[in-house]
Amino acid sequence: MAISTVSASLSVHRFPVKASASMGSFVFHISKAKTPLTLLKINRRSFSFAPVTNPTTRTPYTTQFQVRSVAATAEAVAGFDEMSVGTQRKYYMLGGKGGVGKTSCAASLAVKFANHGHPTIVVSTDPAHSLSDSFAQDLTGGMLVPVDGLESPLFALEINPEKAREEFRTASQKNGGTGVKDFMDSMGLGMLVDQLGELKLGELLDTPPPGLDEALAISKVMQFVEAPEYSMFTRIVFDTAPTGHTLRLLSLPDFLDASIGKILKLKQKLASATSAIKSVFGKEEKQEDASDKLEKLRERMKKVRDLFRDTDSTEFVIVTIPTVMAISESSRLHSSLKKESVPVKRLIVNQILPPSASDCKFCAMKRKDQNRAIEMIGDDPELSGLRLIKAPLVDVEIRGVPALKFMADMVWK
Ligand SMILES: Nc1ncnc2c1ncn2[C@@H]1O[C@H](COP(=O)(O)OP(=O)(O)OP(=O)(O)O)[C@@H](O)[C@H]1O
Repeated sequence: MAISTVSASLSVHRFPVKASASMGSFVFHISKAKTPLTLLKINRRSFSFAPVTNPTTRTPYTTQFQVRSVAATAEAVAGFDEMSVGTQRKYYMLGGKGGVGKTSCAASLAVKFANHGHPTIVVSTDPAHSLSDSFAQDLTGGMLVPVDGLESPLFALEINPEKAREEFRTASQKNGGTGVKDFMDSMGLGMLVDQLGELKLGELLDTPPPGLDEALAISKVMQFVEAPEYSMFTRIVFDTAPTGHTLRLLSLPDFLDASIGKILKLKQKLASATSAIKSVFGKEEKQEDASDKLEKLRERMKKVRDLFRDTDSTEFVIVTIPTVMAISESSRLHSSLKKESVPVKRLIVNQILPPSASDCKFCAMKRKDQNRAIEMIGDDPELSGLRLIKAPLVDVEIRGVPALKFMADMVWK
């Protein structure tokens, strides 16, 4: 797909400068040329520029220039058509190491889906939200907010995982949690209290395990989008929290299963003890049992994990950058996702330095370093089978809908 190095001449005079021009998927770096050059037309085999006229003499500049290719800014391998086909609802989760560009990739994918006629929701469950920054619009508040600047419907939602956890904690305390311990304690059932203590039931409800925040946030989104009034949305894009959270989130149902298994065994003992006490003191105890609360929680977590595993409707896209550390982490992430049966097909390598005709020493070193990291992907058994999407480092901040559209056209082809 990449055009190899080509040369051409054009009427230009004096002032050798460096310039670059872009159109479609290609960025051309022009050396020994005048600027500005207007790129008129380009396809795989040909290109043309409008010569720039000398403003004083009104004659075209003349000189030779060279157009060096540039490998497509992103090779046309993302398979966006496949991602976009059909009106059955699909979920895309974008995840990876912190700071690699998950939000920018998620936001640009959502923009592209919307522009291709899919009513879309883009959701952030990362506690350090950056969707608002990415769209340059206030999207906070935990509600669906329409994104300005698009013709088709695109809504954004920033869920605050800490708030979700707080809601859960309050509910669990009301409905049992440490309340169960207090209740049993007050009834003099020390033995059972000790057993409960050993199970760390109270702690589990008071200090939820890592990953729970995000899982609760995703579960909240699922409840949201399953409501009939949101059935029109055919694409849901998640900007997820960095790797560690995602992995812990996926292991939560097993963790809860283990806790709940033990707790259920105690539940019967608790129930008979409670009814014995009720019959003595005539006291009504209508509190929802903590184990019921945990059961419900486990159900919700299971639903989230099932969604992650559903090959028909879900895909997890790994985002990385061309550094050995980031690629190694992506490899481990893919390995863990595979173990959890999460479907992964695509790997985005973001922030690749675009080729340049005249590298400074720093850029040349950096490019060499990046190439070494990119080569690792081909040799990595976890990553080599994925569709590789290369996205260039651009020289402006990707912020606002026009910039996201630009990024979408480079990445999602
Ligand atoms: N291809 C790119 N070219 C230039 N800048 C980029 C590119 N991709 C991302 N950025 C910039 O890098 C910064 C981090 O990007 P982004 O917020 O998308 O990463 P993230 O992985 O979501 O971060 P976090 O883990 O902190 O949520 C932003 O300032 C963004 O504009």
